Amino acid sequence: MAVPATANATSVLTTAAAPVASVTGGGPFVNASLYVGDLEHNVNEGQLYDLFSQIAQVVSVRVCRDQAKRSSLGYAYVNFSNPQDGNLVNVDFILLIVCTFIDFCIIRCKCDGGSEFYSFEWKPIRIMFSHRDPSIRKSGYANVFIKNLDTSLDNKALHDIFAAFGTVLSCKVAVDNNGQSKGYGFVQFENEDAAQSAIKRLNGMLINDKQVYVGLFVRHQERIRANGSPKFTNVYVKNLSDTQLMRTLRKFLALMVPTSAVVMKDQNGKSRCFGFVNFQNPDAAAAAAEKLNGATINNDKAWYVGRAQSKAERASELKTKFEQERISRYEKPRGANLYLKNLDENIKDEKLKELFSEFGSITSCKVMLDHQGLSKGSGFVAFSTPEEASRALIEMNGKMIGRKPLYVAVAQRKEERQAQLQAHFAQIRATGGMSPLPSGIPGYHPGAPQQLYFGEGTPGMIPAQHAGYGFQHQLMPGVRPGFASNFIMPYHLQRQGQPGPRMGTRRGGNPHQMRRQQLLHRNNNPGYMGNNPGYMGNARNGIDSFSVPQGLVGPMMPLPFGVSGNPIDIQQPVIISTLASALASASPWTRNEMLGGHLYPLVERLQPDHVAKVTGMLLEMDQTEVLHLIESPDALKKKVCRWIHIERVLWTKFQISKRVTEIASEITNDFTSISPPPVIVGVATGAFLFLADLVRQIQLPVSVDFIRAESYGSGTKSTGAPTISMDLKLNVEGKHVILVEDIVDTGSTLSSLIAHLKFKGASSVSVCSFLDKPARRKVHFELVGDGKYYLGFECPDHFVVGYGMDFAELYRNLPYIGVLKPEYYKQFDLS
Ligand SMILES: O=P(O)(O)OC[C@H]1O[C@H](OP(=O)(O)OP(=O)(O)O)[C@H](O)[C@@H]1O
Ligand SMILES: Nc1nc2[nH]cnc2c(=O)[nH]1
Repeated sequence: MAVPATANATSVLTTAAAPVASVTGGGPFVNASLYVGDLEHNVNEGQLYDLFSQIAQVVSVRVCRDQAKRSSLGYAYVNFSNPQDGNLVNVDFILLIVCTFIDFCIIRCKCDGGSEFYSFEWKPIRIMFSHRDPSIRKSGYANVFIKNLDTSLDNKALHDIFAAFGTVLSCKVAVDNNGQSKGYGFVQFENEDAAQSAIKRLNGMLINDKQVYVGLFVRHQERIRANGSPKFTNVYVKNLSDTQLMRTLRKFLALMVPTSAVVMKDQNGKSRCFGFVNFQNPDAAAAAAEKLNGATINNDKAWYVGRAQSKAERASELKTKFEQERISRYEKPRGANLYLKNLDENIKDEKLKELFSEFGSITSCKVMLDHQGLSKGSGFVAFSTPEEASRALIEMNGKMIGRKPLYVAVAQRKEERQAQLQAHFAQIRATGGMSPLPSGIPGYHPGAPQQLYFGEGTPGMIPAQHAGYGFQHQLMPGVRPGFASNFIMPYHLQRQGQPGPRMGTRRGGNPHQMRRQQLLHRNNNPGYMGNNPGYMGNARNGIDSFSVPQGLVGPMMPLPFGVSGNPIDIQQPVIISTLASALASASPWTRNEMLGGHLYPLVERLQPDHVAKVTGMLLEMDQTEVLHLIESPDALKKKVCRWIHIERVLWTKFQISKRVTEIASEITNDFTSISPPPVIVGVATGAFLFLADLVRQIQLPVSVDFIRAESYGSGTKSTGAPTISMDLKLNVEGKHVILVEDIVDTGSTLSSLIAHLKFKGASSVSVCSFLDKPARRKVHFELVGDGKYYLGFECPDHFVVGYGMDFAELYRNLPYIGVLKPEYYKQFDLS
């Protein structure tokens, strides 16, 4: 059966309707998170926010980054407003749209040289619903591989074809650096049945006259395993002692007749103890590996003899092996693996085993070491059952081992932990309050005091404290005994007896909080920037909470108490260098919390209605930028105001940039053989950004000038016939003019300007406007001579700002184009 690319999609769809509804898995869809992969490494949170905000309200975006270098790992999570908050009634539907459309949209910003020169190219990204368990994404579950694809088929076409068999979680045609299809692709379904049915129906079919192979995706390693070891002729030999030079090597390999053999040496000619032996035929190479691998000579270290691999191959194999080991560490029976921290450096594997063996049968036990073989102070102990692990956790958590109190938690995979915490945090941001930690987080006990805030982020959740065996807080800097803090809510939200939002508890607090209050009043030891209302800026004490960041303080923060234990001048601004160094010693999660704690009350002063959302957005910025905002009220004010005035973004800077590139190339093509080259006339002020972006991409020797015509003043309504308040510097007589505008609205500005240029003798007048709002056209304009009309986008009937366009001279510098909230221009409305 031939399956032509577009027609086939429809015919397949009719035979097996795409189960759109199944996206929700049959029930209400509560996971409002997307996984976004295959991102270029310079794509950042802001760009993703811009992109996804076009679809629905984004609560947070997190680009996953390398912990040390902070470079992007090429994937991110985008959290949308939860349907339960009432903002989005039908999030699953919206996400379906995102998955279907944005999957085929493209983000790649490529640096072409100097950092200021960016051009934007387009490349597909991978989008799917975020799975709690990221291994689903990686495991190849319900993942179909398609080979011999016609190279004209793109992601969308592939999606259309395969969506007929079930919900497609992700779909991708492999492309080379130039965006050309490599002729194969992958489709990951929601379930195996869909994958099997696609394979059954499509394998061997013709798509665009090419017979495709469609089969279950098999990982590279498994393929190798299934096909047996690959043939090889080059053998790698390791563990050659200094004395075993060429001669010995040749002697041992003589039987197999190598064509060449080499022992690698350093600059001084000293053996590096490994070498390569090449054979003419693969059988001899295999025989050499089989015979000599593990051989020992003169009681030296056993030789390793095996297939020589390229560096990349080896690296990839090691990576896979490491990843598998890592996964298997966590795939011990759920809850049976414990994570340990704050381990005394002198404790080694054996000692650890001894310490924990009384609680059950230990299946593995490891102290993590650095590259010098020294303890990193952390480790894992796995038991054969979760019950044993739980016993050990209760007994050992907080116990003094050597010189330090031990920290014990149920181990969690990093991705799982991050995804859960992130979703939780996003929820808090979205609702502006506290939400319970998701159930299922190991060690979390609803209702029990949580103390996440005080530990550094760990691969496990900190368990609730067992009475009598609690973590020995008095031993930890900055931690008070006897209570645990709410880990996430900026402190002032937990304060008592004052106006403003309060989360989670009634006035007076729950018994736990009251007890905490009492403890705080009694104890004024230095070391805890506690929740003593007397010291916090609030409505009652008249202290300006804006100048006194009141967020929670991280584990190592020096606290605003004098040596006597009395509070020091609390008007003192936050000491950024101190905060910065506390951040440096914190985990990413704690870091976010610390910054959030400081930022939240500051943002609240500026934007009480959207405090959670705005704080969340700010927290996605680079840490240094966030620190700058905490330190500088002016900068924060500017930043916050920039965001809150915009109702929604219509075109992101990527979309703008892409369109500008397209228009510039149209103009280049149209004017290449026209003489003299055109004069590009920007209509000041609005066109300044568009003009600057455009001319830099026009590949012709153009001249540039400006003209100004004013009709809007500081309002949103045209005041009628525009006046030319600044004329051209250049003489345009006999020249081809391209008038560059940011927006055509009623058309009166353009029609006046065209008439003016015609009067000045331009031989042609073209118009290049980034936006056109046809719904508001009042005055018709005509181009001059062979003039052409170039347009970026048609604009809906809203007053828009950004990318050069202003309201009362503000917002021109927004990199995107958005709709200004009416309340920000209402009072100026001249109508
Ligand atoms: O089609 P119209 O109804 O005439 O409106 C379009 C004009 O309005 C804006 O300019 P504005 O007068 O606001 O000045 P600006 O360029 O300084 O922003 C815009 O830059 C256009 O020039
Ligand atoms: N900033 C701005 N200027 C305009 N001039 C005409 N229409 C508009 C608009 O929508 N926004």
